[in-house]
Amino acid sequence: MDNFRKVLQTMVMPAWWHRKLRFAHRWAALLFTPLLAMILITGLILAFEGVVERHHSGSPAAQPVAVEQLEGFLQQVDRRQRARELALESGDVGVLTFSAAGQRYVEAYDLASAELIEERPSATGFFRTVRHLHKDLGLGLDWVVELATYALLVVLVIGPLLAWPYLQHTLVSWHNLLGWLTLPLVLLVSATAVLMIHEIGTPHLPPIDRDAQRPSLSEAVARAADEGGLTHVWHVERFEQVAYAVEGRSDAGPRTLIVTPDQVAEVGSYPGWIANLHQGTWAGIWSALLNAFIALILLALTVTGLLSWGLRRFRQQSGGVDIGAQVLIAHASQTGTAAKLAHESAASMRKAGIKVAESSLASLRPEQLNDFHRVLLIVSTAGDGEMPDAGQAFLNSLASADLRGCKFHLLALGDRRYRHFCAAGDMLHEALDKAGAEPLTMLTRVDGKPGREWQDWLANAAGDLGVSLGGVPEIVVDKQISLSLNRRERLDDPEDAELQEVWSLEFEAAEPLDYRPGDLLLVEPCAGEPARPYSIGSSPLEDPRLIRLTVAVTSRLDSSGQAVPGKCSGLLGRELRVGESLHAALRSHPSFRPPDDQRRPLVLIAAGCGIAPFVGFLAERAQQSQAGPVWLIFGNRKRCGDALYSQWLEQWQRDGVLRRLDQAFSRDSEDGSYATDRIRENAAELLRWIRDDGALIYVCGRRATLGEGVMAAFIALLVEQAGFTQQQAEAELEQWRADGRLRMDLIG
Ligand SMILES: Cc1cc2nc3c(=O)[nH]c(=O)nc-3n(C[C@H](O)[C@H](O)[C@H](O)COP(=O)(O)O)c2cc1C
Repeated sequence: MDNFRKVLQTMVMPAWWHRKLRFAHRWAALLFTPLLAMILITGLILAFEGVVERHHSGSPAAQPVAVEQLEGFLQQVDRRQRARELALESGDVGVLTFSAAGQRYVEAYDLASAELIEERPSATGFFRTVRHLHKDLGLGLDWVVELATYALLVVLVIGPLLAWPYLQHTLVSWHNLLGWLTLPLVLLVSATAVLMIHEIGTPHLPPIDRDAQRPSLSEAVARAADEGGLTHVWHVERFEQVAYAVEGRSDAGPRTLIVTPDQVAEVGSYPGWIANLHQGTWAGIWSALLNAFIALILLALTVTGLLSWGLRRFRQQSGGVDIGAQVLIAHASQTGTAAKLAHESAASMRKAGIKVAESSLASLRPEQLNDFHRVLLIVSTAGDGEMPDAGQAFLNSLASADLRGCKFHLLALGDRRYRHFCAAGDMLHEALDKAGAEPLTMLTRVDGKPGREWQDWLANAAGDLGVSLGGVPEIVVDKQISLSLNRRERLDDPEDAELQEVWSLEFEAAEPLDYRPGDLLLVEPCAGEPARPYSIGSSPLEDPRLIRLTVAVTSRLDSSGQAVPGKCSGLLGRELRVGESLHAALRSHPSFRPPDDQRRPLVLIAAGCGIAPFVGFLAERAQQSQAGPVWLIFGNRKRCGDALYSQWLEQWQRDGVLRRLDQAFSRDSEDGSYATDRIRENAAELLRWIRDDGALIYVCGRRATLGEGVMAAFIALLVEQAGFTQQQAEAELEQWRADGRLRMDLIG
């Protein structure tokens, strides 16, 4: 289906055309929005004119009245010759609309006796003003209205060519869907307006000399009889100040005559079927209501179009993406390498004079890619062939994106020692391709440390822009360090076989280190094995040579079916002896560091070994004089046996570093709850911390259990406490993640 869509898209419209048309659609709509709003609102009001008039009037007469009788009648009721319209109603009633001194009034008379039956309320004056606004803005500027009509037609015709209707709960999808579904209806009023401008489908009227003496309504009837052979009359109406449309019949059948000061001419109908279609007067009240409905649809299209454009601009600006830039460099990184490469790439390009915007995929929506001349993407692969968390939502939303016209270069980071080498890069490449984006170079895959491949890739991308970077600098992603093990302490109860073996390790570096809690220590268990990242749970503020890790010893079955410890966790938890040294690499992890502003409240949510970085967060806050409050929600199996770091946490509580501590122990018979249950129970208070106090939320643990559970709990919290719908809550969480208010470091 997707391939079919793509083939169809490119066959129907090349990217170049698509860009031009999108530009025309957007700017024609934006430029004419105030005018169109005025025309549409007045059109909506005018659609009700027929309804209002009909409300006050009786049913139309079944038979026309003879000309002689009408002449006699008019002589009595319109002595001052001010009548501009005559309509006949059943029960021998003649309804006259008079205009005098700019005012209009309506009177119903008995046709036989010429006695006044009633004066009728008339909104004619109001509708006349509205009609003026509709036709020429009340300023005689009919050419401006004509221009806006053309713009509307252009916008309506181009719109459906730009995007396929997709059922998705976003403003722009509703806009697209509405535009598609209602196209025939909205064309009905806009195309008829253009036809009217060109007098196509309107009756061919004789020339009308507006300066000539105006005949009275009764003279018009007399001339229609004398010169046009009319014997009976249904309806007479003045137009263009001096002319009348007289509907009636002659011996030969029904006729419509136009009486001007100079002549009497026959027309097929008045005001013509195109005008009837435009004005909604072709099927009484139903066509009037249809017109009102169409006007509402057009207004809804204007508002949704305008809002989605405005929101997009706002997001782009608040998301920090410089929309004036030529090139966007975006990344999805799990442990910081792709982010660092993206940053270095941007710096190199800026040096060469290219205007560059930088962003994580977490803060981007696919459509934003269309705003740049070129897009450079750098993504790593995490877990077991997965897209890093920061790129997951972006990847998902590509399925319904239209990126024709977008041109990109993609660099995929990975490691061949994993089963699915560069799988995330492959997935992204395929999804971009399906969305219509055009790869300018083959997907470049990097195995292990990025070096030459990245430099060549970047030089190539710059060359494509006609710029030479003059040598891309070498990049040092990880700092190689040598550590010696100072202390190792078992955190769980070794007697309890249900618990996971967890150790706290403290290393001392040979020199002071530059890092923050939440950064990663990459440990290679042996040559040829990929390095495992461990979150650092200490702070240089405690001691700049200290590195603290929390390590769970995993186990796997060897070839003979025996349980053996995981290579890396076994090395750290069991083999390495105190005093022995370890060579490792230090990698910064900017997206999971504590905020620079120490006063900012924090909500830390962890399960099991996920507490590892948070010990460092708390240790850092304990050293800061103006530290803001911290709330830790921690889940594990048993209070008695694996309440990790419990004594430290109690001490931090006593010192006021940890303002709140809520724990959950799933295998305790008296508890049996999870960290996510604590979120649900404290929903109102949590929302206060997050919304009122601006707390940042950090989540660390397993994706499938804690990660998904926390997301579900926060969605429920927003639905129940803040009145969001499910979809709004999901969008809000996505926004929190994009803004960095919700940060997750999860393992598969
Ligand atoms: C936990 C973990 C899982 C990984 N899984 C894969 C994988 O499935 N396939 C792959 O090609 N590379 C995998 N890698 C390697 C990373 O993609 C590679 O180290 C990359 O340079 C990291 O970039 P980042 O720091 O921007 O996330 C994995 C690395 C880690 C630490």
